Amino acid sequence: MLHQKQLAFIGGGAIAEALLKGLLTAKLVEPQQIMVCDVAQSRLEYIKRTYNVITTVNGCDAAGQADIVFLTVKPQVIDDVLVTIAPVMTPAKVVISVAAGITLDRLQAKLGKTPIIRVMPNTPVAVGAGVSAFALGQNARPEHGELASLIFGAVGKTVAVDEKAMDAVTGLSGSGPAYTFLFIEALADAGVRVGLSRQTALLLAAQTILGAAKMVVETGEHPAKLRDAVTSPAGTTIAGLHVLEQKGMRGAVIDAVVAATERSREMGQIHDK
Ligand SMILES: NC(=O)C1=CN([C@@H]2O[C@H](COP(=O)(O)OP(=O)(O)OC[C@H]3O[C@@H](n4cnc5c(N)ncnc54)[C@H](O)[C@@H]3O)[C@@H](O)[C@H]2O)C=CC1
Ligand SMILES: O=C(O)[C@@H]1CCC=N1
Repeated sequence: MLHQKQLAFIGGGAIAEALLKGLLTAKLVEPQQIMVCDVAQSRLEYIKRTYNVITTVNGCDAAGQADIVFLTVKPQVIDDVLVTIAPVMTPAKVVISVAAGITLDRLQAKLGKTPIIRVMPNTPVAVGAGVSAFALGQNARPEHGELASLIFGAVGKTVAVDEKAMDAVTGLSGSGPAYTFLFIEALADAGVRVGLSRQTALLLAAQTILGAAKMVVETGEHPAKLRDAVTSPAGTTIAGLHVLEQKGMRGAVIDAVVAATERSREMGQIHDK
């Protein structure tokens, strides 16, 4: 389906790199099918050197040559980018926006009849373990849903959602890798505190998170049941869990996701024109 299609990333930052790395590793596309546009020349040099893709500073050229245009700039500059690419957009192309908080209506207003897919991926797409939620715009057809499943399914799991769920998705899985990296870092620090080497502590921490997540995904069991199986009566685990509950870990995580969700909503509103 992507054979001979040209992909353009408008914005060559963190999420664009994660996506193109994942797509190249999955061999869904060849480097010559990808064009990355960025305003920062040094960033383009790095991307070209690392992935051998085509690069340009001209967003209009990139969008004009592409079949699939990824909007991978910050929400704060999305309106400028839409103005730049609008003249070269046609209904035969498709726009995939990953910008947090930016609604399909807002994108559609600038892009006319071009089909649009709004997606919220996360950075583990770089290693084929992402999760991406998507919603289709009013001009998108079922094949655009299939396209989203193909592209983002090549680099992780996908789920179709109502657009109104997108801010919540952003707060949970979009931002979620950062919370998890923080937890891994904290676990590793804890390991060092109780006498492990940094290297051993980090390996134990990361693999423990990976293994626990894999158990949830592969068994389909409720995490509480899996937790109970670790927690021996009067043992070590309940001693540790007791402290985490006392310190309000569950409440802190819920508050974090609520704050990120609200920030996503806010970013969508602040810049509405
Ligand atoms: N980083 C992440 O984990 C995720 C980010 N997103 C969304 O992806 C978008 C980009 O985020 P990041 O990659 O984290 O930001 P970033 O700051 O790493 O990348 C943005 C890039 O856009 C470039 N840029 C700025 N103005 C431009 C213009 N007019 N034309 C072309 N390039 C331009 C910047 O030089 C920069 O390299 C945001 O809208 C964010 O909400 C979505 C899901 C996850
Ligand atoms: O921090 C952000 O705004 C972006 C959106 C989701 C992950 N990173």
